[in-house]
Amino acid sequence: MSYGPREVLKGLDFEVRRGEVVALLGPNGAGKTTTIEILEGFRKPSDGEVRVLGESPLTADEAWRSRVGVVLQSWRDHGRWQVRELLEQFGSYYAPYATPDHPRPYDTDELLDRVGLTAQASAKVKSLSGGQRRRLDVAIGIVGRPEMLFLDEPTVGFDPVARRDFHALVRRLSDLEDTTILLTTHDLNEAEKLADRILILNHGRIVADGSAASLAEQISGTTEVRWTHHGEAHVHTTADGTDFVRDLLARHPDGITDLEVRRSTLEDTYLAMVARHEQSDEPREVVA
Ligand SMILES: Nc1ncnc2c1ncn2[C@@H]1O[C@H](COP(=O)(O)OP(=O)(O)OP(=O)(O)O)[C@@H](O)[C@H]1O
Repeated sequence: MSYGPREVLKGLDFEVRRGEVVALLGPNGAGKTTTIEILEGFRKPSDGEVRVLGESPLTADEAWRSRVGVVLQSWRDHGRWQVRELLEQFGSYYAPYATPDHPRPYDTDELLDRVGLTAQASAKVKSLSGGQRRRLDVAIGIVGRPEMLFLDEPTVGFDPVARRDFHALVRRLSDLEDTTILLTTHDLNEAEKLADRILILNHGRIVADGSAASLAEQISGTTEVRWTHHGEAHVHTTADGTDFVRDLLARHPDGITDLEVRRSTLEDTYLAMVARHEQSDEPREVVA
């Protein structure tokens, strides 16, 4: 994908399986939104092939669109509508595409409850707080009970309770409704909690692809062990924390204190990956 002469996505190639929750991570400007917009059919790629639910998003019809849910990074309109009214209006567009095994749209009361907007059902959209507005964006994204859901930074502005509720909602959509979900986020904890698989994008290339645990093992591959012995603090980084601790305890039978074993987090992995690929713009081996 190029914007004018500038190539912003370079040889991007990935597949997402049905029911998978995939988090697209990467620094500002890495190309996450561009990727999502191409998959949604809102942006025409300069080259290459894209299939979503078996069809090209650019030429797919409304029946295809009824199976896809979208939460954009931001939008600003519909301020005078009431929350319930707006959801019912959007929901009505999906009704013609309902089937006996896939009723659409979502029941409005159930949806309001799921996104935590029951108390705001009669409020005007313009009177909602930023976080409530974002919840409404999520509700609009899922009102048609999509099979494929795109979420671009869905939890920006969420308070901790809203965030926890949103995570439960995503798990529910994935586990109970088999919804395939592709989301972008800058919250690495969120990615670690939600995603079956993580794609890290940097300068328009995929630089890592795998579960949070497998990426942590393969990229940093380290466990940090801290302890105190005779009042002196020590720290050691090792590939195998269990073996190291076993030896450590055997070597110091008189006892060590303050033992702490910390495995690499997704944040360590992410920072290591991005730093590694920050040096050059050339393609490198993808860690998978
Ligand atoms: N409409 C546009 N015209 C020209 N360049 C654009 C356009 N949209 C995005 N870009 C450029 O493409 C690159 C990728 O942008 P994109 O918005 O996809 O990144 P992102 O990973 O989603 O970033 P963020 O985390 O900040 O949302 C950036 O360098 C950006 O400046």
